[in-house]
Amino acid sequence: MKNTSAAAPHTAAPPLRARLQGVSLQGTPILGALDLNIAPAQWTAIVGPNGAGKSTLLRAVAGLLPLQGHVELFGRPLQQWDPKARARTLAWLGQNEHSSDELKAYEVVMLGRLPHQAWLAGPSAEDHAAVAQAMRQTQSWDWRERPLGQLSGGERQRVLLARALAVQAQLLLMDEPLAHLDPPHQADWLQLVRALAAQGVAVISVLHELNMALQADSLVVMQGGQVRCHGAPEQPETRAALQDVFDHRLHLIEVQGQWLALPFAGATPSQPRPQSATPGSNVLPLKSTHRQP
Ligand SMILES: Nc1ncnc2c1ncn2[C@@H]1O[C@H](COP(=O)(O)OP(=O)(O)OP(=O)(O)O)[C@@H](O)[C@H]1O
Repeated sequence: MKNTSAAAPHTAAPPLRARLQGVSLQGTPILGALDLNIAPAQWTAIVGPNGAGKSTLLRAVAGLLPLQGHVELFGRPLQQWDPKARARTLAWLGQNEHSSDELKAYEVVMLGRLPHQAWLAGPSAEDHAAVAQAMRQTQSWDWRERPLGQLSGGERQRVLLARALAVQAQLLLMDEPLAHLDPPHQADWLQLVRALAAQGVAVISVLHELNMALQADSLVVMQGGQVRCHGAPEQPETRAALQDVFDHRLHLIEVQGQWLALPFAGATPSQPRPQSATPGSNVLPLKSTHRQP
């Protein structure tokens, strides 16, 4: 897949660097102080229990929330970016987006091209080509003439994903992108994200599907508005943090080099937990005969 973004920043600076002192919503502190550095050409998954602050973190670094601290996009402070250049560089897929219901799917995806268009100029041939490519990548081309509001949850999500892809940005932020997607389309999403990373795009996604998240290049493990750990799934300390934030109610199993998370009903938060969150606790060795996909 070709990424022809005219907005591709020519800089060696990291796609995203955040130094937050905190984020409050309606006067309630939600995120504490945290640092986040996102490497280029990587897929980062943000995981953690409900209410950990994952969506708030994603919205804060996207510039969608007031924050105390500093966020840099490709080495330049977020607030110093020209809004259109920023919109070409950072693409966003939010959680449960419910706007544009009356627009046709094609028109919704074309919204992703607005940052590329001159004022009142209308879409160019390149914009139409980018929309067609994004809709084919998400297999949403067939319902391009249908209003967004008449699509099923999964169909709608694929149109919204196409809109984010059509931006052809170098940084792609997605909040629960797998919501409503069936397993084959989850697999397609995984393939797409890997292809984007291989092309140099930095992808950050909030995910509840731990088995998918464990396939990311790195995990940001959150709890209570803090980043508990940021590391590769292969690192024992990352998996130990995962166990810890989920109250040790996971089995982490390695199958042919891939880590899987299985919830188990054995312990509850009120029961004694394993002695420590040391690497290896609740980690089951398993020799599997499963074939890799
Ligand atoms: N507008 C708001 N005003 C006050 N508190 C809020 C607001 N939005 C979110 N919160 C609170 O902030 C905390 C973090 O919310 P956030 O949506 O970031 O969590 P999350 O980790 O994404 O959760 P989930 O996994 O359930 O989607 C939650 O306790 C939530 O109730």
